[in-house]
Amino acid sequence: MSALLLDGKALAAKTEQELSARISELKSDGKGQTPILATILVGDDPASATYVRMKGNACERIGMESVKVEMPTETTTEQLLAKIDELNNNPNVHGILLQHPVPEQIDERACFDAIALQKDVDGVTCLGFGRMSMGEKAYGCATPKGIMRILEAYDIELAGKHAVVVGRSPILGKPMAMMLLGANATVTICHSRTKNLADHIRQADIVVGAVGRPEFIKADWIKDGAVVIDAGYHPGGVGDIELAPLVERVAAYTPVPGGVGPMTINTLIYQTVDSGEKAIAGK
Ligand SMILES: Nc1nc(=O)c2c([nH]1)NC[C@@H]1CN(c3ccc(C(=O)N[C@@H](CCC(=O)O)C(=O)O)cc3)C=[N+]21
Repeated sequence: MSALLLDGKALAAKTEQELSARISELKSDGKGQTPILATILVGDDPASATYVRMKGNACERIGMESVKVEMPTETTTEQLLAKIDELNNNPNVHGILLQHPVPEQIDERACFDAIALQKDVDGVTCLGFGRMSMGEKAYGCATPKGIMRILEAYDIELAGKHAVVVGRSPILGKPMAMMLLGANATVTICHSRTKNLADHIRQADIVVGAVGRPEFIKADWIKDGAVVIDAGYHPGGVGDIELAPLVERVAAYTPVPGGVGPMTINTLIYQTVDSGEKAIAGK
């Protein structure tokens, strides 16, 4: 039996139609005002520039405005904090995305945490993470929240299932683990210091690859019938998981590309529309 393909690209496209309609409605009864996403790109890493452009394009497709802030590689923490402060205080901006990674001299955590909670549509602040972990309202971190949305759309059962998250980064593995816990999964978090990684992964009903190394997780570590989520994105269209041998024997999987990536961007714009509706229409 062949596995269910968790089609993030199709789900994102379908959701964009709903978001377009919500934007039109806001435009008609919000005095023409539309939500605005501010994206901040520091430095000239070409891959980061591409991702930020894709985020701006997604805004455009749904009729939402975005403002692109570009800052030079030698930007200081103070300069970036001042820019974030300016965007926090701009009532026309409803969401702020600070593209990760920033150049090494910048205190990225301080800058993430400077983003106002109500504009943290990418879900990167400690406050947002803490609230989400405690089951309080907060925008979810875009990639793990995108994964939760795809699991939900395909009715993948999580309660009581053993989820193994491989990776513990601040904007992927760690919030992913808390979201799965919030959905009543039993969660194991593995990382670079984990011993017997393969043995942990063999226990998983749901595996999330979030290590950032191409095909690091081998197909034969994954049991038959598992749900496989690959949050990796590497040149050549490969993820963190060796997917090809799995498609015949797992229950479901996200393809690379076309799985988690499009849902990450979709979640960012979805949460920006939510934030815009709150600010403009008082919803
Ligand atoms: N503050 C912050 N938030 C992020 O969410 C964030 C970030 N920084 N830094 C970098 C990572 C990476 N990321 C991706 C988004 C979309 C695709 C995506 O749509 N990929 C396409 C393929 C794109 C291609 O063709 O290269 C796909 O998987 O189908 C990939 C990666 C967001 N990130």
